[in-house]
This record gives sequence, structure tokens and C-alpha cells, in this order.
Amino acid sequence: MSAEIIDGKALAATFRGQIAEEVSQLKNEKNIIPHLTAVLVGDDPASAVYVRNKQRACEKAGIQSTLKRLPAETSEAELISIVESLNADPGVHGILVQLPLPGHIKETAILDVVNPLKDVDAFHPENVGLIVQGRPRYLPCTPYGIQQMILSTKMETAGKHAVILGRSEIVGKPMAMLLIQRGLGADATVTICHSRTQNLNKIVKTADIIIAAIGKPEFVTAEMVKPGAIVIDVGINRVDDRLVGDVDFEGVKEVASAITPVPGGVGPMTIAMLLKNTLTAARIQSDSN
Ligand SMILES: NC(=O)C1=CN([C@@H]2O[C@H](COP(=O)(O)OP(=O)(O)OC[C@H]3O[C@@H](n4cnc5c(N)ncnc54)[C@H](OP(=O)(O)O)[C@@H]3O)[C@@H](O)[C@H]2O)C=CC1
Ligand SMILES: Nc1nc(=O)c2c([nH]1)NC[C@@H]1CN(c3ccc(C(=O)N[C@@H](CCC(=O)O)C(=O)O)cc3)C=[N+]21
Repeated sequence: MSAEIIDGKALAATFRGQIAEEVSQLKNEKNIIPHLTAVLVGDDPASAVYVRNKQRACEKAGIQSTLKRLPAETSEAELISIVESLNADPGVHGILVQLPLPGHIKETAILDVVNPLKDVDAFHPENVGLIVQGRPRYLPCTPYGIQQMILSTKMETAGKHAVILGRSEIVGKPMAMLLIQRGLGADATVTICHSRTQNLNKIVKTADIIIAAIGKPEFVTAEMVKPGAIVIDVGINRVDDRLVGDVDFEGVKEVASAITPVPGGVGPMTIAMLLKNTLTAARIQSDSN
């Protein structure tokens, strides 16, 4: 039996349609146009692709988007002062500092400075804390998108074993927080694996839900997957100019019950959730004025 392919591109288009409608309502009712500013330091080619995709999606949804491109040599102090000026600009509702930053800039030094109300990535410690306590202001875009994809399968998550590969602040760790929360699309029992995990294959084999976010091409193979599992592939790896995920798609789709492709899976949903957070940011800021 071949797995259901979860079409992230199509699901993202549905979300973006709904967001576009709400953006136009906000404009008509309050004369507010949500505005996202992305900051890109250096010219990492992969980041440039994401930034371009985000900008195009914003335009199509009626969200204003600005890209601040800064040279790789930008100092930490300069970047902090740029973020502070965006914080102070009432016309900017969402701020996204593209990661990774060049090695001489400490990421937390920058993320800590972003006004938490404008933090559409949900990386600021205040927003992370709110998520951990189960009262989120914003949900981090990639885990949020993944939760929506799992919900779209209508498969039960309550009481199921979810195994997450990767413990990054941007995917693995917040994903675990969302999956252990009480409620719809959650209530799972969660295990997080990382590069020091022993018996990783054995743990993964017990998973009802696998989330692969390690950045290793086709790491998860069919032998590691319990028949009927849901497999979410977050990985974006370039191999011989081809984009491949962290999952061996062709092999795993024969054992899983549902699987996300790369490209056309988690990536487009991440962007759709970024637009959703930007809309929420504009609403929150208009209410607090
Ligand atoms: N589609 C999307 O929207 C997004 C895609 N991505 C992609 O997802 C992937 C992961 O990115 P990100 O979350 O930033 O993670 P990082 O690259 O920051 O970290 C990788 C994680 O994987 C773990 N890891 C690495 N190798 C192994 C291994 N052999 N076995 C077990 N664990 C391992 C590391 O463990 P340790 O901590 O011990 O080093 C670490 O926790 C990348 O391909 C990235 O491009 C990322 C964000 C969004
Ligand atoms: N502050 C910050 N926030 C992020 O959310 C963030 C970040 N930094 N740094 C990098 C990662 C990665 N990421 C992706 C977003 C969209 C696609 C995406 O659109 N992918 C498409 C196509 C990609 C392509 O063609 O290259 C797809 O998978 O179908 C991928 C990856 C967000 N990230």
C-alpha cells in the first residue's frame, strides 16, 4: 500500500487564500496593511531562495513585504540598531531575521532585541516561554505548518508516540512543545532524538508520527518506519542540484500511511504560517494602539 501524499503546496494555497481575504477585511475595516520586514545578512544562496518565496507569497496575499539586505561584514551592534529601528517603526508589524547569521554575530543577541509583538518567527524568549506554558502568542512557522498538515490527515494524535529527529530551536524543540500540549492535533507522547541519541533506529521504529529535521539527505529509510506511521520531512538538502529531504521518500512511502514530499511539503506551509503570523501581528498591534 502506498501512503497518502500530504500536499503542502495545495494546503498552503488554501491557507493563503483565507489569509488574503482577512488581509483585505483588515484593510477595509481599519485601513491597516500588514507589513513584514525580513533582514538578510550576507548572501547565503539557500536563504536567498526562502526570502524570495516569502516575498512572493506576501505580495499575493496583499501583505506588504520589505527585504533589508545587509553585507556579511555587518557588525552585531549595527544589526541590533537596525532591529531597534524596525521595533520603533509603527508601520512594520512583523520582523524576521533570517537564520543562520554570520559566525561573528551571536544569534540570541539579535533575537532577544526583536519586539516580542513583532516576532512573527516566535524566537524571542518571551514568546518561547508563552508556548512552553501552553498560552502561545505566535506559533513558530515550521512546527505550526506541520501541525496543520497532520490535522489535514484527520489521523488521531492523542496518545500516539511522536518521534522528532533534531533538537533545534527553530524546528525540533518547539515541535515537541506543540505535540505535547493538550488539545486538537496534539496530546502526543513525544521523544526527541539528536546526534547523541543511542539506539536511534529502534526508537524511530516505535513511532506513530516521525518528524525528521536533521539536515541529512534521505536519512530515514523504510526499515526504520513502523507500517502505518505518519512521516513529516522537514529537511531541505541540495544533492547534485536536486532538492531532497531527510527521508527516503520512494522507500518510505511504501510503509507509511501518510508522508510529506520535498519540495512541496513543509516548506510552503512554513511560508503560509509566516503570513498568518504577520496578519495576527498587525491585528495585535492595531488593538494595542
Ligand atoms: N522546510 C522548512 O520550512 C524548514 C526546513 N529546515 C531544514 O530542516 C533541517 C534541519 O534544520 P534545523 O532544524 O535548523 O536543524 P539544525 O541544522 O540546527 O540541527 C540539526 C539537528 O539534527 C541533529 N542531528 C544531526 N545529525 C544527526 C544524526 N545523524 N542523528 C540524529 N540527529 C542528528 C543535530 O543534533 P545535535 O543537536 O546533537 O547536533 C541537531 O539537533 C535542515 O535540512 C533545514 O534546511 C529548517 C527550517 C525550516
Ligand atoms: N528566521 C528564520 N525563519 C525561518 O523560518 C527560516 C530561517 N530563518 N532560516 C532558514 C529556514 C528554512 N526555511 C524554509 C522556508 C521555506 C522553504 C520553502 O519554501 N521550500 C520550498 C521550495 C524551496 C526551494 O525550491 O529551494 C519547498 O520545500 O517546496 C524552505 C525552507 C525557513 N527558515
